[in-house]
Amino acid sequence: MATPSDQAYKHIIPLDFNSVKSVPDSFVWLESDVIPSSDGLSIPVINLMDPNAPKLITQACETWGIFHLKGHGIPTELMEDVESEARKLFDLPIDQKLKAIRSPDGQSGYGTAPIQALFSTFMWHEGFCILGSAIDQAKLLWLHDYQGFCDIIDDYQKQMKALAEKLMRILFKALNIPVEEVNWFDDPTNSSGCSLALQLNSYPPCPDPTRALGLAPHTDTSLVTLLQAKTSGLQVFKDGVGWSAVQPLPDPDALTVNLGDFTRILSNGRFISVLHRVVVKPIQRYSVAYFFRPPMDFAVSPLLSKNLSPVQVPRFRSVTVKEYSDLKAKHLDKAFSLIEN
Ligand SMILES: O=C(O)CCC(=O)C(=O)O
Ligand SMILES: [Fe+2]
Repeated sequence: MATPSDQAYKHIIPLDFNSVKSVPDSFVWLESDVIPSSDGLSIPVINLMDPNAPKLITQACETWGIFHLKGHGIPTELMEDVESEARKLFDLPIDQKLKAIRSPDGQSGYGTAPIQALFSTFMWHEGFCILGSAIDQAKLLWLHDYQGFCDIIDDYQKQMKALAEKLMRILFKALNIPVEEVNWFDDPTNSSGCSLALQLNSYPPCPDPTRALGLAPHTDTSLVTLLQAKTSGLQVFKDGVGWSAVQPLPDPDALTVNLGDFTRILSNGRFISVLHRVVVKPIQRYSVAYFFRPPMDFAVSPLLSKNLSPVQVPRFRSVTVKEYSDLKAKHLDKAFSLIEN
């Protein structure tokens, strides 16, 4: 078994950001990797209580692949609690965080971003990934005092799952896919095995933000990602515009919703899986990303194949969630070209 001193952990153990006064060479990116090409874009702001929300969400998914969401019913207090738990976790001394380091072949625990393995330059980021229950990892971090963390994470995951299903129902309807073909919806115990993940992200204060990058460009390996972040840093790429900053809304309950690759495949390319990256600041930034994905053995294909009309040509071949996730872990943005017809 690998131990944290092995070479295998080189891309997994984050820097002890408290210990550096300047950006180390191995963390230096090009200015074009960081600076946006245009001023902040105004992505759509949608209130889920609005009777027009389904139409607005469908349009936003066709033109942007990302939008701000209000009126979703997740209690503001729960959102604040999750952020404060994230802060508590990342504030721990590095030696304590390393007790829950994720293993080179695993996903859950403390470490660099999963996409770090595909880049030789390091990102100014530390993360903590939770798959299902947080208890095993939390016990490693806080020997006794872990229950509060786990309860908040559990509650948040449950509410995020229900919200993600609500949004996906709207998109399935827009695509004319009968929801009965999606038998892993409405399963409170998740016995059908949706591969859900909660990723806590920390971008420590950076002494030279124009040379460092928080998260390299990527699309999410999800159907939909629900993101909460109070401060700016997220940038999205839009054809014809380039990279633009997404400004968070001032509302304490606002979430940012972005579509992932599985929705692009399902919609036969009609909905956008938005390319995004994160830049850093002289101040600390946190974000919490909830990734909603089908079960690993679920076959994703354009309109689940049987709903394609005779004139519709499938742009992608059918792939299981597991097969696509493996392709993505190896090839990142080139994964699409490997499943394109
Ligand atoms: O921190 C953010 O704003 C985005 C995080 C993100 O893209 C991710 O976790 O996949
Ligand atoms: Fe992302």
